[in-house]
Formats: sequence, structure tokens, C-alpha cells
Amino acid sequence: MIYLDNVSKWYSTKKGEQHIFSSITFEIPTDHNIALLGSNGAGKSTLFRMLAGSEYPNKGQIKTDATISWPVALSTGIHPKMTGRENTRFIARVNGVQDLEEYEGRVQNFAELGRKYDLPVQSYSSGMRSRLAFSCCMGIDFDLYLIDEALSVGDKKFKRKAKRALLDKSRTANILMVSHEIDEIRLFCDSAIVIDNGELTFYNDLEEAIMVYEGE
Ligand SMILES: Nc1ncnc2c1ncn2[C@@H]1O[C@H](COP(=O)(O)OP(=O)(O)OP(=O)(O)O)[C@@H](O)[C@H]1O
Repeated sequence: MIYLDNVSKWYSTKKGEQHIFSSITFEIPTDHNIALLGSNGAGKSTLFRMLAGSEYPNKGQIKTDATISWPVALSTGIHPKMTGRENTRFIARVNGVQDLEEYEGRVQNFAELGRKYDLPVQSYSSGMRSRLAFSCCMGIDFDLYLIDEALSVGDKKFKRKAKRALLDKSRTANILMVSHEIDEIRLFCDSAIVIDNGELTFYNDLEEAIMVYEGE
């Protein structure tokens, strides 16, 4: 269960407070693979950051007993001065991974960074950074994965591999996905949340949600 309890979120800008969500009370079901649909600027990434705990609501609380990933495609939390391997170990410790060596090996195999794995991340291309972040995230067992345009990670070969890994995950865990590719959404999700004007609406029927979203 993920429960948004009277959540308000705003940003202070030069033009005053910009309100994204005002006093939202909403339950995100955890027994579905859910697409998060909304136009540019609707608040999808903001909601993701609050769910991941990297940003707090200005008011209210997000209550959950589920373990939630960080947004998968982003290299948030990857330290540029540390090597790929050091980052992997750090992420493993922070997330309570028991078998460090086994995890490290899995990430190394999946990310396919070759010798770069032992070089500082600041020497990586942006695609390589994303591959490391994606591999670190997939290597940890979360209840819910936040997938933010994650399948745009890496080159064609890596994209195929990432897609397969994500499909495997979606069978044993749940995903909450932001993608502007409707075909991708249909492949991974069975239901959706539409964000419109700061309001969240859950649709059990994905196709109905797509119709609402595309008709906006
Ligand atoms: N740090 C910030 N400071 C000020 N405004 C912000 C900040 N982060 C986001 N916003 C604003 O909050 C609103 C929601 O942004 P958000 O990135 O969550 O939208 P989104 O639905 O993910 O959009 P997109 O589909 O374009 O990625 C936007 O108007 C954006 O300009």
C-alpha cells in the first residue's frame, strides 16, 4: 500500500509558489503494474521523487510499507568521483544487500562496462552512467520499481536487454512507469494513473486511461 495523505507540493519560484499538488489524498495500489500518464509538466517526475524519498511533500505524508526503488533511468545517487565498482558497493550497503560480492558480480555482468567498471564514473559517457544506474537498481529486490523513461537507456542491444530484465521484474514485483511511448506502456502495464491539473485518477482499465489521456 502506498498512501498519499493530504499531500501538497509546491516550488518557490521568482513568480511565487508554483503548486503541483494541493491536499491530495490517494492510494496507489501495489498489486498492479501502473502507467503514470500526464502531459509535460503535469508532475510525474515530482511524484516519482516524492515516492523515492529524494524530495518531501511540503505538507502531508506519503505512507507505505513497500520498498520503492529510485527512478531507474536516472543516475541519481551515482557518485562521479567513485568508480563503477565503488558505486555498486556503496549502493549495495545503503540498500542492505546481504551478499555484496554476488551483487557486484551481477551488476558488472549486466552493465557490461568492461575495464571502465574500475574507472571513475566521471570518465563514462552518459549512456554508460545510465547502464550502471539501471544495473544497480535491477540488482536489488524492491517491491516497486519507478521506471522513468528507463528503456531509453543505452544502445540498441542494451535496450533489448533492459526490456527483458524489466519484463522479468514485472512478474515478481510491481512497476510504476512513465513513458511517452504508448506501445511500451501497453507491454508493461495493466492499469494507469492519470495526472491532470494536480488531480490523480486511477484506472483499472489501461485502455480507458489511454483514451482519457490522449483526449486531454
Ligand atoms: N525544482 C523545481 N523548481 C521549480 N519548479 C519545478 C522544479 N521541479 C519541477 N518544477 C515544476 O513542476 C512542474 C512539474 O514538473 P515535473 O517535472 O514533475 O513534470 P512531468 O510531468 O514529469 O513533466 P515531463 O513530462 O515534461 O517530464 C513543472 O511545471 C516544473 O516546471
